[in-house]
Amino acid sequence: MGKAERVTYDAPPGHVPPRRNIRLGQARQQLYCKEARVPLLTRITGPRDLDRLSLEELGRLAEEIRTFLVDAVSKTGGHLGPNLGVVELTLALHRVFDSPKDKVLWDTGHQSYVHKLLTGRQDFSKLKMKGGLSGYPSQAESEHDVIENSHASTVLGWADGIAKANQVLDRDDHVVAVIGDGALTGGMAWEALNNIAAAKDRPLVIVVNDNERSYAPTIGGLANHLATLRTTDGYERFLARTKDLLERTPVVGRPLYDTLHGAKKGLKDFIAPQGMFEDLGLKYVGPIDGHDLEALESALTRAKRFGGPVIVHCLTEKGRGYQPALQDEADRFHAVGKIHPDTGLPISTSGADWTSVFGEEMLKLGEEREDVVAITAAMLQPVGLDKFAKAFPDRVYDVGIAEQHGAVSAAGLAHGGVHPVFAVYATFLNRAFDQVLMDVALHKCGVTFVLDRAGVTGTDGASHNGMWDMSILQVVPGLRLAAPRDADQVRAQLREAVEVDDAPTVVRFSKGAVGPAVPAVGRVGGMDVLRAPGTDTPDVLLVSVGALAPMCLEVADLLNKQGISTTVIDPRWVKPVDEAMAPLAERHRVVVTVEDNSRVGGVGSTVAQALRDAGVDVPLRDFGIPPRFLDHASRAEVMAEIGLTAPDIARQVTGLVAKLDGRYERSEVDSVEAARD
Ligand SMILES: Cc1ncc(C[n+]2csc(CCOP(=O)(O)OP(=O)(O)O)c2C)c(N)n1
Ligand SMILES: CC(=O)[C@@H](O)[C@H](O)COP(=O)(O)O
Ligand SMILES: [Mg+2]
Repeated sequence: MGKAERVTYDAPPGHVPPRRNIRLGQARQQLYCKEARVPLLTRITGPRDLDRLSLEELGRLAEEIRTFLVDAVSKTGGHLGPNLGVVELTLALHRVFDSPKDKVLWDTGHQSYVHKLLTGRQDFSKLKMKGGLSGYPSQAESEHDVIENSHASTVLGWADGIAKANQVLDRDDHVVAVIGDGALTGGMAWEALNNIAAAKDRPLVIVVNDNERSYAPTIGGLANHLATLRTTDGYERFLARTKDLLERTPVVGRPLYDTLHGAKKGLKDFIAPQGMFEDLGLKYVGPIDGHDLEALESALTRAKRFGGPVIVHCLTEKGRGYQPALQDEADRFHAVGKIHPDTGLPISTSGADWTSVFGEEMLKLGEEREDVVAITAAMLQPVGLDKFAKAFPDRVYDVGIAEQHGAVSAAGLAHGGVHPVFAVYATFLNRAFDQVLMDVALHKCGVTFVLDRAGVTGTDGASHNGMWDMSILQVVPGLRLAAPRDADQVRAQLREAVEVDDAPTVVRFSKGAVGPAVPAVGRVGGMDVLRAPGTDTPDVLLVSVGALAPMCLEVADLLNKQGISTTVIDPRWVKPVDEAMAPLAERHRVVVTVEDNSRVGGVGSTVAQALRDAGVDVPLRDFGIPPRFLDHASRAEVMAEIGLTAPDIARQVTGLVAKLDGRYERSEVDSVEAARD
């Protein structure tokens, strides 16, 4: 985007540009612009630039933004559908509220591209790429951004906390939290609502961005309630029509309108049952057409003035304005790769990916075993359960964005005599740790968790890397954890997992294309030998975890060239540590573990503990993800950044072996050691 042209106005004499054109419905004072006609969007360098736009210009700007989104995101990939659905909503929010003084908060944050465009960030050429814009809000990018975590259902908690801080510090700043209908199915949202509703005098605006979808149509009782609100002839529309009529009625009109406007809950319930929200003690405004700027600004302005917690229920359309998205029944282009902007068709199709290997094997399992059922947390297709769901619609449960409930419900299902397979992204299982520990494991329930997107995912930023599961799950008594190295092992280990009916089992694999088959050349205990050392006195035992097997074989080749003999094994089940590990380690001079998980508490430290417990004091070096949040970049760029590449590991192991031989330069080994944390 070119630099915004300086805009000059010859306004009518005495005209004062409004702080904010609150009532778009009023006759607007048309400003006279003399600048060359440049795209409106390039003239927006911050939210306050919106105040000077007429309703007609705002409409044009909305169109420009949609064109920009399709053009930019089709080149980079990203969350196209969600952002097309919040164009007018974001414009209205930034015209009514004064960010960054007022906090505009986004749940999950995948729908914040328009917010970024309006807050000085219009270079989307490197969206979600190293050095480019994050796909979510980022405090490092802008003072207008707050929540970065991209994990759903947390915005109301944040808003509750910030509103409390405003009250304690006597600030008159506003807090407005945007939460999707999907995110509203998360338990944390209701924990927050319970607290928010209790403070009648604490201003807080909640905008429900209701597009009736997570990826797929949103499920559950809440979705049904929102549908009731959507379909009832809105109280607001009733009042607007009545006001219009009564204002034209002489004498009694106005007083009657005022009575109606102050009508108690009874009238509202009669016209548009508010139910749940009002029963919670929350003022409810809506439903509002989320693409009608005037209606939005009117409702948001009233909500802003309310002086207590208020919900503005906005009806929006995911993928609005872009036919290919609107026609996408699966998820309205929730998250797309690179696509042809005209057709929406993918530019590149990847080969078989881990997810589809799991999905196909799950379908076969479903055919063979009637007791196998599936659970998803609002991500049926992304986790590969769509085929299973099509074949066995009564044996798949979409619990909404409710991973904790998913895990507890799985315990109940197992207790009830079936074997649930809960497929979920690794990072999203974090929030269900206690349920895995205290509901599934404590009660020895046979539940299988399939963790997709395990390890470094990269482009979705710090919170989406599946880098903690093999650490946090190590402490769960009885839990068995598998990290398949290729497609054959996904199939085999999934089958082994569902055979366990008295403990939780976990099968975790990476994002994207599945690597080449890595055959075993031998077996030690329950572990596969991937590379024999070629000598009886090998130097290095390299423990390769999961999808990193091809890279570990490359490390062995590089070490071999240094005259360092290496045994490469794949433990397959990394928890519990195989009993054959200690005796095998004892036959080597150094043990090296390599995992796509945090180094802290990961497989490496667990193997080290097993060796200590067995009295085997062979030195061990563990390679994994350092305990820090990783900025967004491609998986390969992140892996290189953290030294999880074959050359990096081989160089460090060579240094370690040289140290063992007493043939080392202190500086070289120190630099090696320092580089690891
Ligand atoms: C805890 C958690 N689980 C799952 C996801 C994956 N996810 C990202 S967006 C999304 C759907 C959100 O739906 P909604 O809140 O309605 O927002 P919309 O995309 O419709 O605007 C899901 C399930 C997530 N980000 N966080
Ligand atoms: C925002 C969110 O959590 C998901 O939409 C996520 O971005 C999808 O990730 P994948 O692209 O790996 O399916
Ligand atoms: Mg939604």
